[in-house]
Amino acid sequence: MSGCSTMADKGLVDSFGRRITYLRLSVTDRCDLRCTYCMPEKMRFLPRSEVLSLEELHRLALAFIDRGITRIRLTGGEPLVRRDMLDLVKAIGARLGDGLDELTLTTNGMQLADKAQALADAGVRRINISLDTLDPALFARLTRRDSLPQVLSGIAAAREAGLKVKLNTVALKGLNEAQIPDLVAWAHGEGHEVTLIETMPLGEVDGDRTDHYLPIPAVVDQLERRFTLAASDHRTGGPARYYDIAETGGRLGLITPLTNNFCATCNRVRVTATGQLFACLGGSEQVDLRAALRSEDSDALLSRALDTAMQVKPERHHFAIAEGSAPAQPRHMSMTGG
Ligand SMILES: Nc1nc2c(ncn2[C@@H]2O[C@H](COP(=O)(O)OP(=O)(O)OP(=O)(O)O)[C@@H](O)[C@H]2O)c(=O)[nH]1
Ligand SMILES: C[S@@+](CC[C@H](N)C(=O)[O-])C[C@H]1O[C@@H](n2cnc3c(N)ncnc32)[C@H](O)[C@@H]1O
Ligand code: SF4
Ligand code: SF4
Repeated sequence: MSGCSTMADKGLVDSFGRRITYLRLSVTDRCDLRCTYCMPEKMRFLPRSEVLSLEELHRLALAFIDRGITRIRLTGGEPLVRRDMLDLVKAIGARLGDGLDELTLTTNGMQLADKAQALADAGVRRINISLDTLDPALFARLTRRDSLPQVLSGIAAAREAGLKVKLNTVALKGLNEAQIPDLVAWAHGEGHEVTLIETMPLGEVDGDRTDHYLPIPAVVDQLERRFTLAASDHRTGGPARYYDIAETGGRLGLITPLTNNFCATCNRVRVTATGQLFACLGGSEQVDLRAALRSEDSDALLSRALDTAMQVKPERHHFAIAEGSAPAQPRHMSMTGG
């Protein structure tokens, strides 16, 4: 890597003055679930030949660390369906404490029972696991797979391995809506945080995603009928705002891209499993890192490509939820890992 640049000049700052220190790296677009709000049942996945190799993903991560990225979240698709995933975590994890402050994952938990301990051994300290319901029938309907027990075993294994667990729950009108207070109470009882997320209009799914859009302020009203919420100054470097719940002693995060925009404090970019950098989750501005990675002068070209990304990063997303409206982006969340 180009190790001669000084700390002062190598950091990534976009044209709105936002310092970019966080990378979401999607290691695959494939998944062992089919969440109805994320992808259609018959999802078309990328040919394997287009996906970056472990060595390429590792070199990409190092190039970002060299430009001041201090936190990396591995995601997908489902990151743990990638067979060489633990090797990748180990390879990137070797930079923890040496430019990298945090290496984390967002996962559906399906394969955590077997892999949680190895992740912890490689330096992962906390993990975000998606769970929308504790009802097996609704889980099967929402994910199109009857696998709730497997995910619950994965969550338990993560805790046993000493990982700090945060559950991600997409709030869905008429689906998990009525169950959210019980889910929060259960999670806090297990010692886990929960973050509630508004559905975002990315990629076509079977049916109209907007039918189940539920604004988070409506969920907060519902939660406040049972719990006492107090705003917290806790921050993770992610988009959530946090609240402490007096009755459970647990923490609740709210991710509100539609009802309370957080783009002004954006600190992140994302890269797909094919090496396309997307400057914004909601935008189409992209920079091809794979070409740079595969060129002869890859260190210099990668670094230049990251500067280009800073120039094209937009100020904000323009998501809107209107009944029957087309997705704001044709690209699915599973391409960029959310
Ligand atoms: N609009 C928007 N949504 C985001 C962004 N980053 C994450 N999300 C969404 O937030 C939800 C939770 O994301 P996670 O993968 O758990 O990441 P995180 O919340 O940043 O993680 P923490 O490090 O725990 O704060 C997902 O649905 C993501 O799509 C972002 O930059 N913009
Ligand atoms: C795309 S998934 C990738 C990682 C992993 N497969 C998982 O589900 O945790 C990352 C996060 O995006 C969320 N997500 C997927 N589609 C979404 C959408 N349309 N709107 C809001 N969140 C979404 C999921 O619930 C999950 O928490
Ligand atoms: S949200 Fe995650 S687990 Fe669900 S289909 Fe999308 S990538 Fe898979
Ligand atoms: S929507 Fe785009 S600008 Fe807004 S926080 Fe997410 S990545 Fe950043």
